[in-house]
Formats: sequence, C-alpha cells, structure tokens
Amino acid sequence: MPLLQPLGREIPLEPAAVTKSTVADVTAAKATAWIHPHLEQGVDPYKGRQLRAAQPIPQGEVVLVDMPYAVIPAVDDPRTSDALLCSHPPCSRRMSCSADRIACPQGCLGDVMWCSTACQAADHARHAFECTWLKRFAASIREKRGEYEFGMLWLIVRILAARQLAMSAAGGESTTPDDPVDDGRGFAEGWQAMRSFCGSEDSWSHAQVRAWTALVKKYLRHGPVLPHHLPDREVLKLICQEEANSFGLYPRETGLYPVPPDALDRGDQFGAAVYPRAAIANHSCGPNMTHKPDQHSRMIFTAAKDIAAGEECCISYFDLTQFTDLQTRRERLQTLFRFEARVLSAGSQHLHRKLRGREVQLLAVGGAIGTSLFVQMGAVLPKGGPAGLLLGFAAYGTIILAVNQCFAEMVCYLPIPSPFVQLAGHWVDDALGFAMGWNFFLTMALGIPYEIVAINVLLTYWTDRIPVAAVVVIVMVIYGILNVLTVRYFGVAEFYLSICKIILMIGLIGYTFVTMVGGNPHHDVYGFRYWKDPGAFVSYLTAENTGRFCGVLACMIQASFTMVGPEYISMTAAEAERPRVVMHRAFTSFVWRLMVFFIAGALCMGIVLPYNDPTLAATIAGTRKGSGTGAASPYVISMNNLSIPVLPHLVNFLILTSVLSAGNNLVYSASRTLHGLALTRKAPAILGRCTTRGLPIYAIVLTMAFCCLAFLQVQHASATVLNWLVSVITASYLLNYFGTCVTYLHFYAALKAQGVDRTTLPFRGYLQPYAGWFAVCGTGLMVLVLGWEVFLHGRWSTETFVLDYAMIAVFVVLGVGWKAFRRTVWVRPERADLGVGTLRAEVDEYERVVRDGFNKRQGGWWWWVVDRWFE
Ligand SMILES: C[S@@+](CC[C@H](N)C(=O)[O-])C[C@H]1O[C@@H](n2cnc3c(N)ncnc32)[C@H](O)[C@@H]1O
Repeated sequence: MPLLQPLGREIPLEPAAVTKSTVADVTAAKATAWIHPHLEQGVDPYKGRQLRAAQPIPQGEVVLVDMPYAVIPAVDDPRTSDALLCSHPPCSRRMSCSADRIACPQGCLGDVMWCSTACQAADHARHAFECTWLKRFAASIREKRGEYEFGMLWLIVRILAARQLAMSAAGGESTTPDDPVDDGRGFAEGWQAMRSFCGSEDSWSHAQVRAWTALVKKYLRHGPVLPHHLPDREVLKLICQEEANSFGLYPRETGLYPVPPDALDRGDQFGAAVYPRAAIANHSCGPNMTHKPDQHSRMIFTAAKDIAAGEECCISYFDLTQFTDLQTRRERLQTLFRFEARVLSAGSQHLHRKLRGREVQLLAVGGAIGTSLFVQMGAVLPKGGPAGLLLGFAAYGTIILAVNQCFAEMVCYLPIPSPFVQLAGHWVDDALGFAMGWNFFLTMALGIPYEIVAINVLLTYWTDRIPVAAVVVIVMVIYGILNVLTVRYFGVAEFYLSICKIILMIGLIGYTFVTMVGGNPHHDVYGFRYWKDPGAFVSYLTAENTGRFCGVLACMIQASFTMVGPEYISMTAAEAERPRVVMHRAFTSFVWRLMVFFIAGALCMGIVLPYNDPTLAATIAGTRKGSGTGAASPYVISMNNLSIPVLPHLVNFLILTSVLSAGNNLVYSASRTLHGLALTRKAPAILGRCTTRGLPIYAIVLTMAFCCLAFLQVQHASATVLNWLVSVITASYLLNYFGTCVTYLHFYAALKAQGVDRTTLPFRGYLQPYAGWFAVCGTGLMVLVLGWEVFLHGRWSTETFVLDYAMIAVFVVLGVGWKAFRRTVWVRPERADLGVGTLRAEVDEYERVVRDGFNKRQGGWWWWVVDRWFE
C-alpha cells in the first residue's frame, strides 16, 4: 500500500496506548513483537497469506504488536513538527518540537533527529549507511520528484540499512539471521520477512515498473553512496513489495466498523513503516481489527469485535470514515492498492459478486422460459383441453409455489454457490448433496443440447439448408464467448435476451386479447368460443371424469417441465451483489412471473386455438411440415388461421432468441453446479478452480462438452432427440425439487432444535413446514407418475419407461453409492451446521459492509424503469 497520504488539516495527537493493559504490559515489558496466542498464519488461495484466529479472540484484546523493520517520519516541516520520530529504530519515539532533539552532525537532513544522545550513539552505524545518500540526494529528490517518491526511496534505503546492519552483526553473511519467534508459529522476522512479502513486478502496471526502474538506476544502485551489494532487479523487487506492504502512520486508530456517527478520521500522517508480521493482514471493508501505531511506532492490532475460531483477522487499508460507500472504497483499492472485487469473500467461495438485482431477475426469467412455454406446451392442449391445460398448470403451480418458498428461505439465509446442492450435504446427508448435485448438473447440461436442437428446428421455419452441424458449432461458439468473457458480460447478454422473452410473452398475451375481441383480419370476435366448442375439457385416453382427470394429469406433467425457476434464481446466489436483498426480491417476484408467464400462458393458449385444431394435431403427430418448429407453436398456428401476415415470422424470431438465451443460461447454471460440486469435493478439484476474474473455467469447458450431444440430430430426427431429452430432464427437475424440499424440512427442524427464531431469517416462507411437506409430497408424486401412460392397458413402451424413470435410478445409485463409498451420516437437526463453517458469517459481514454502498441508482430513466420492474 502506498505509504504517504496527502497531508490534511492539523489534528492534535492523542496518546497512543494499547487498549488492554494486561497485554500492554507484556508488550511494553518486552518492547518487541507480541503475537496473540490464538493468532496464526493462513493462506487464502486468492488473497495470499492471511492472519487467522485459530481459537476465538474476544473483542478488545490486542491481537498483534509488531516492531517496524524500517520507519521514516513524514512531516510538513521538521522544525515545527510535534511528530518527528527518533531515528533509532527500536526507539522511533514521537518527539515534540519543544523536546531536546538532536540533529545529524553532518546536517544530512532536517527530518533526521534523535531523542537522546544514547539513541544517537546506538544508531550510529545504521545512520552512517543512509547519511551520505541523504546528503547527496534528499534535497534534489524532494524538489524534482516530490514528497511521495522521496518517502518511498528513503524507506527503501532504511530497509537496506537494516539489512546491512543485521548482516554486519551476523559477520557479513549474505542473509540476516532471523530470530525464530518463541511460540514456534513460524512468523518470519527481519530480512527474511521482507523477502516473503507479497508484491512483484507483475502486481504493478508496466508504466509504474518502468518509472521505478528508472528511480533504482538513478538513486538506489549499489555503490559508495549506497553500499548494499544487491542487483538493481532485487532493489526493484523490494520497491514492488514495499509499496504493497508498507503502513502509513496516523495518530488515531483506523478500522472501527460500523463507523460510529461521531467518529473522527485517523488524523494526519506522520510516518511510514514496514512491519514483518503486520504486513500479513489483509484488507476488509468491514474489518474485525483496528490498527494504530503506539508512541514507539509499534503497530498495534486490536480485536474490534469478537473474532470466531477460523475467522480471518482483517484491518482496513484506508480510513473508513473518509470512504463511506462501497463504490469509492472499491475504486480506492483498485487505484491505490491494485486489487479488486475480492474485498470480502462474502460466502461466494471465490466467485465474484457482480450481478445486479435486475440481472439476477432476468437470469431467472431467462432460464425459466424457453421453447417449452411457447411451443411444447401446445402438445398437451389436445389432451386436456383449454380448461384442463389451465387447471393442470394451476395445480402444478401450487406445488412450484411451495417449492419456491423452500428455496427462498434457505438461499436468502445462505446465498452461496450451488446453494441447494451444498445445503443438502450439510443439513441432510452428504449423499443427498452428491446425488442432487450431479442430478442437477445433468438436468442443466442435458438442457443445453435440447435448446440447441430447438434452435435448429426454429431455423428450419425459414430454411432447412443450413447444415445441422454448422448450427450446433455456431451456437457453441456463442455460448462459449458469452460464458467465458466474465460473468459481467454474461449477465448483460442474458439481460437483453431475457428482455426479448418478456416482450414476446407480453406480446402474445396482448395478441390473444386483441384478436379475441375482434382485432384480426376476419374481424372475428371469438372470445372464449373454443372453451364451448369443442369444449373446455378433453376426456383423455378414457371416458368421462376419469378421462378428464387424465387430461389434467397430462397437463400437470407438461407443467412440471415448463414451470421452473427457483433453481435458476438460486444459481446466481453467490454472484449477486447484496445477495440477501437481491435474492429476496427475486424469489418474491417469482410469484408474479408464475402468474404472468405460465398461468396466463396456459390460459392464452387455450383461447387462441381449439384443442382439436387439425393443424395442431398434424403438427404433434409429425405429419405436417414444420412439426417441432416455431410453426408448431399454437400462437403461430392461430396467426396463420387468422391470416395474419409477418407476425408469425416475428414470433418465430423472438422464440429463437428466447431459446438461445435459455441455452446460454443453462451453460451458466451447469458450470456453477460443477464448480459447487468441486468445492465440496464431490467432483474433481480442478473443476473448482477459477481464473483471476472469478470464472470457473474448467467447469465451463466440461459443460460446453455436453453441447456435442446436439450432434445426435445429424443421425436422428430432431423431434425424436427433443422428446428423449424432455423426458429425461423432467424427471431430473422433479428430483431436484424433491431433494431441495427434503433439505428444507431438515433446515426447519434444525432451526427449531437449535432454538433459532425464524423471524430473524432474511426470508421467512409462508405456511411452513406445511408448504414444505406439500412440496415434498407433490414433487415426489409427480416424479412417480411421470410415465403413467405406459402402465395403461396396451400402452406399454420400454423406451418411454426408461426415459421417464432412468433418472430416478441414476439418482438412487448416485446417492446410495456415495453413501456406501464415503460412509456419510444422516445429519441430526441439533447437529446441523447452520452457519456452514464461516460462510454465513461471511455473508452477514458482506451484507453489513455493502449496505450503504449500493444506494445510488446507476443510469437514467430507462434503468430506473427496469429497476422498478426487476428489483
Ligand atoms: C499487505 S499485503 C497482505 C498480505 C498478503 N495477502 C500476503 O500474501 O502477503 C497486501 C496484499 O494482499 C492482498 N490482499 C489484501 N487484502 C485483500 C483482499 N481483501 N482481497 C484480495 N486481496 C487482498 C493484495 O494483493 C494486497 O496487495
């Protein structure tokens, strides 16, 4: 971190003191570094080294006291300053201008003073190393390059001086002897600590490195003025490290969080220093330690709150009273400290929280709406009739509503990667998490070729001259680009594609209304005519009421493929900004989406077309050209029946974009599921690796490989391939819901057993646990009756049976196999880890930190409208 800040207004100095006297006594007595017995070093794959509490550290306790390896004063005018530091490092006392300060007899620099002759004498050898350099360069560097660069160069010189001194003491060896710390925890000391600092040429821009290289050549080369015997490259490296690790010294403590309303800023900087151990502390915008130098420039870290075992101990790298919103804090980190977005791990397990509320909402729409709603749904109209279709969708709608309640309560509580998969493992049985994870991955991954096949058939509405293989490859490239170009671009692309879907759906509802009241070329006010003739219900497969029930059941089964959504919202949980707020809104608005898209969709479809429409029948039977394309959509058939020009093309185009978006979304969801599986060691670790931009790259590559299944259509009819995939995927969806609702019931029981009040949860579902039980029974029953038709007399089909029920077998084999292999245990409610390690605490902290940060709306009126709709 850069060491000097611009000097501000004068603020009187406060006496520095270690807050807990017991520990202060220890530190003062030893006048050396002191490390809390519960403090240890750890490594975070992204942040690098970190300080961590091995056991709890109570609020107010001193966590670390560190001696500077090198320190410089940074004052406006040394003659009048009350904050000049004694140049003898172990003393480094702050001296007022009225004190008897001793200047360098050589007159090298006004900033060099000692508090006593004893300190001057003790510092003789060290100062001799810098004295010539200061005499030669200090004034000219200050004049030509300013205070910041001078301070940086001087601190480097003092680091080199400390090294030289230690080497001389050790008899001229090339490395200094590093006193091991007596607690045996391996905190490096001295020069060894400097070498293990993070920061290298790669951490800084080329321009910056070039500028420093020039400074090294001009001012820091080994020679009679500065006899350090290090090559230029080593000195350059030292600058890169010093800039990433030095502390500015300020009179008041930094890092009280939340910032009290009457908090004072940290005051004017009076020095800069490098500390061997304090440099290991990472930054947090909601730190759990405050830091402040004491009278001798020792850095004191104090626990600002109770720190739990396993928790990282963080400080704030900047003054939280000056940077109050998240945006400016991020900019600060980026410009000054050159790292971004990993400000807090935020329970996202290395994914980056960058998706905004509207993007999450639209991603959920994007995943939930595809071919099925516009085309496939029409296939059950002849089985159930318009009322049967509406009833079937409404009946299944109650199940999915209950499922949504279960998802919402758990995911808002713990918005982590692949939440329902991870939570099943933590709260029910690892074997359930394993089976659900792989089942969900297969649901998503098999959905991708389904959408690609659908794109191909939609294209054949206009031409069948594009080779199937070319379509598959082009779509794969599009998905690859959108998913690999960071989650930000993915979110934006999906945002626009999803808007097309919404426009399409609202347009089709509008189309239905306008044409039913006579707004069509025939001026036919057909209203609800088709509900009377040929009728509202169909007796499907058998006569009378039983037949009507069968019709409704067929529609419910179609609904269980069409009506989806909560899982898509959940999949964005770890990448959503302000996850609890955003998730809450997304799950709540799922209810109106359900009404507008699915229920209204089912109603409209039954209005625009009679269930016995000959074109629809021929399309479903595959005896008509255009079967399985946009022409198979009841809306398009209706448009043609009403002799409406152009509109069918537009609708086909919009369906195409919506299918494209659904596939894109599936790549995202499937890859994030794999990433989640790898994090929980249920898939090879390599799939959990993210690029520096937070992309789970190997998971994306493996997911994309499933696109190749779309090549199956080269050999088979596309409609056949679509049917295979639909059958397999429907069972997977239901199994996933079933497992999630079982997890919810366990979560509910665990909350009760552990005395957690549900009113404290960020989202509290209605009618629980009854809604949970209803969802479990509903989805369980649906998955069992999926292939019901094959059990009717004379309708047996082995292919249909296998396709409908294969996933149940896969699910059971996966679960039982993992249970046997890993000997997993069924988690009892009172034992369930409701915080899932430190993840809940991380999210809590992140939520607290970002609460003020996102108040500003971005963009103009358009975004205002979009946000009002989608946030
Ligand atoms: C003073 S060092 C902290 C210790 C460092 N992690 C190490 O390995 O030595 C500062 C550097 O740590 C990393 N760092 C600190 N806080 C971070 C955070 N919240 N997220 C990501 N990186 C962080 C940045 O690379 C920064 O330049």
